[in-house]
Amino acid sequence: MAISLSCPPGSQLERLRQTTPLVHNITNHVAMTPSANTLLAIGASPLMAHALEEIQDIVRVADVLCINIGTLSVPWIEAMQLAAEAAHLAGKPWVLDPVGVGASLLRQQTCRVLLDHQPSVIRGNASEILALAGEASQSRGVDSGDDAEDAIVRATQTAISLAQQHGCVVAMTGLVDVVTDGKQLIRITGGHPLMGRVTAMGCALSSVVAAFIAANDEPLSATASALACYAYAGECAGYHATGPGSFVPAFLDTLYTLDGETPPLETRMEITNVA
Ligand SMILES: Nc1ncnc2c1ncn2[C@@H]1O[C@H](COP(=O)(O)OP(=O)(O)OP(=O)(O)O)[C@@H](O)[C@H]1O
Ligand SMILES: Cc1ncsc1CCO
Ligand SMILES: [Mg+2]
Repeated sequence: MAISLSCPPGSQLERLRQTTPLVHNITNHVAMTPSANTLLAIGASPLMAHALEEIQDIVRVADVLCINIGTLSVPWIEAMQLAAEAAHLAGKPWVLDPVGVGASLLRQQTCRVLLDHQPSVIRGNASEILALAGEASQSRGVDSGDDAEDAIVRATQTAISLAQQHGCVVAMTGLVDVVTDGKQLIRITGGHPLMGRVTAMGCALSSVVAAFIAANDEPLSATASALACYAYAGECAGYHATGPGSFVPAFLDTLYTLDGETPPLETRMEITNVA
C-alpha cells in the first residue's frame, strides 16, 4: 500500500539539509565518531557534550537532543537527566536510545528516570523495546536477540503500548523497522544484513532521527522518513560492499548523495491504523 505521510520523506530530507539542525548528542564512547560522521554525511550538524557544567548552555543552543545510554557512568547519568529535563522544559524535541537496557539494573533505572522527561521518540532494537517495557527479552548485551518472526510480532505490540503509555513515537529497528505513535504503525523495508555487523549503526540512526524531528514538525512521519533514508542507504551500500569494512564508507557516501527526488522512499513504507 502506498503511504500518505503528511509530508513525503524526500521533502523532509530536503528540509533537514536546508535547516542543518544542530544535534546535541550525549552518546556512548563507541558511537561518538560514527554518529558525528553520519550526521555530517546526511546534512546535519553534530555536537557531542556531556559535562554537567555545560549541559544547560548546550541544550539552549541546540535544536534537538539525543540521549544514548550505551556506556553509562554516574556523572553522565546526571548530565542525561539534566539535559532531558532542560529540553522538555524548553519544548525542544529529544530522542532516547535505550542501548542494552535489559543488561543491567543501572540501565533500567536510568531509563525509568529519563522517561519522566517525555522523550519525543524512543529508538531501539526489538530486545531493547521489550526490556524497556519490563518484558522478557533474549538479548544479553546491546545486540537484539528477538529477531525471530514471533518475537517481532510480540515486540511490535509492546512498541504500540509503549508509545501510548508515554505519548511518544517508538521506532523499533532491525531486520524489520516499525514506527508507531500508538495510533498508526508504519513498517519500513530495506536495509542490509551488514548493518548488523557494524557497531553503532543503530546509535547513529537515533541521531539521524533527532535531526529529522528537529527539521520537520510531525515526529511520526519525520521518524519514518529518517528510517526510510537510512534503510535505503544501507541497502545500496550493502550491494556495493564486500564486508563490514567496505560497507561503512559506501554507506556514508550514499547518505551524502541521497537525493530527495529519487528513489521514491515512500514506496518502502506501509502504514496501518492500530487504534
Ligand atoms: N538484518 C538486517 N537486515 C536489514 N537491515 C538491517 C538489519 N539489521 C539492521 N539493519 C538496519 O540497521 C538499522 C539499525 O540497526 P539495529 O536495529 O540493528 O540497531 P541497534 O541494534 O540499536 O544497533 P547498535 O546498538 O549496534 O547501534 C535498522 O533500522 C535497519 O535499517
Ligand atoms: C558495543 C557497544 N557497547 C556499548 S554501546 C555499544 C555500541 C553499540 O550499541
Ligand atoms: Mg542500539
